[in-house]
Amino acid sequence: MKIAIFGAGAWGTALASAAAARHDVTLVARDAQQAQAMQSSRENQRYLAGVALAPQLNVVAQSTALMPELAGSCELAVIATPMAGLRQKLIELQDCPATVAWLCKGFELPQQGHDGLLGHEIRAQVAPRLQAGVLSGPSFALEVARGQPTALVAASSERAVREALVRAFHGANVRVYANDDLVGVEVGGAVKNVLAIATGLCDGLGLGLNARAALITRGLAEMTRLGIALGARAETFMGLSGLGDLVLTATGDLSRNRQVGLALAKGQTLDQAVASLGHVAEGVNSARTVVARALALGVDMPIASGVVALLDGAVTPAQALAALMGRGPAAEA
Ligand SMILES: NC(=O)C1=CN([C@@H]2O[C@H](COP(=O)(O)OP(=O)(O)OC[C@H]3O[C@@H](n4cnc5c(N)ncnc54)[C@H](O)[C@@H]3O)[C@@H](O)[C@H]2O)C=CC1
Ligand SMILES: O=C(CO)COP(=O)(O)O
Repeated sequence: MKIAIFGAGAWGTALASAAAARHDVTLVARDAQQAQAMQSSRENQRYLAGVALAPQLNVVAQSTALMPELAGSCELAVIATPMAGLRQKLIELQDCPATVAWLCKGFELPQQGHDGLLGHEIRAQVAPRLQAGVLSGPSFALEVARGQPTALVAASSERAVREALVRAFHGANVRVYANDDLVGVEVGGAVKNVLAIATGLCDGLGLGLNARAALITRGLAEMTRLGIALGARAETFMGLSGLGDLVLTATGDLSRNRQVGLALAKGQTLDQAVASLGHVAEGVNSARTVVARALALGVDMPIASGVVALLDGAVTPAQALAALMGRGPAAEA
């Protein structure tokens, strides 16, 4: 299968390298110098240091001349940029005959006139003719690049898209499950990042394991409520892209979103916390939209709202905690 992957960050690189043993894979880097360095050193020193790239993987620099040729000749085009780059890539690929999938997890920053959108909503706006979907689930790039066992979810309303993603990435170390609930899979991937910031903060403040378990479980309830209001199925949130990715990201120290929470607990500013990562932390960009969209739908999300107040500098970590714990008793729903 001929696959083009656009975006040579940690996740695009890991997935491209994992698939290159079985498929003809081209990884397209935005930065020409980075592409050249990766092609010669066989490593992505900037985003995935210490892991050797599969010898078969071809790394090229993005160019306007290359785009139509690649998009026209591959069977599967994968967008591996952060959410901030998804709209532009979908516009560039809008007439692509291949199946298109994105890997990003989050809501786009609000655009003029509307709150931020999920990937499938952006696709409906700018590339409605594409056969498209998302690949999500609990998957730290480093572990996938090292060949450690991982399970993913290929989500699309179109069966052909789900099947193409399974064919492309299901292999010895990666299992890919299919799911037709694209909305649910995308909501899970976006909201778990916001909840991982909350859990990092909770652990950084030393609040204990009881508190962490409560945050994860009540966070899952928030995620599920928002998802159902947006048209998702409740059971999707008990799967890999919901509970699975929430547990991974909230508790795994490889998570950049969790690291933001840990850094805020140490007293770093948000700017310091984000700058020291060197990678994207989608929860920082998505949190306000998660809460704005929940509010518009009448969905209560106290944990996500606490994260927003904290990121906005409106409250200290101690005040955010006091606000959560100070609420009255409620039924578990
Ligand atoms: N790293 C991971 O373990 C996983 C990441 N993801 C998701 O995949 C997406 C990408 O994440 P990573 O590869 O980890 O990010 P990263 O921070 O490692 O790399 C980001 C890459 O995107 C490029 N980029 C940044 N802004 C861009 C823009 N506006 N337009 C085009 N390209 C841009 C950068 O040059 C870089 O190559 C995120 O949405 C993330 O949530 C999903 C699963 C696992
Ligand atoms: O999505 C991820 C794992 O599934 C990666 O999470 P972070 O972006 O928090 O590192």
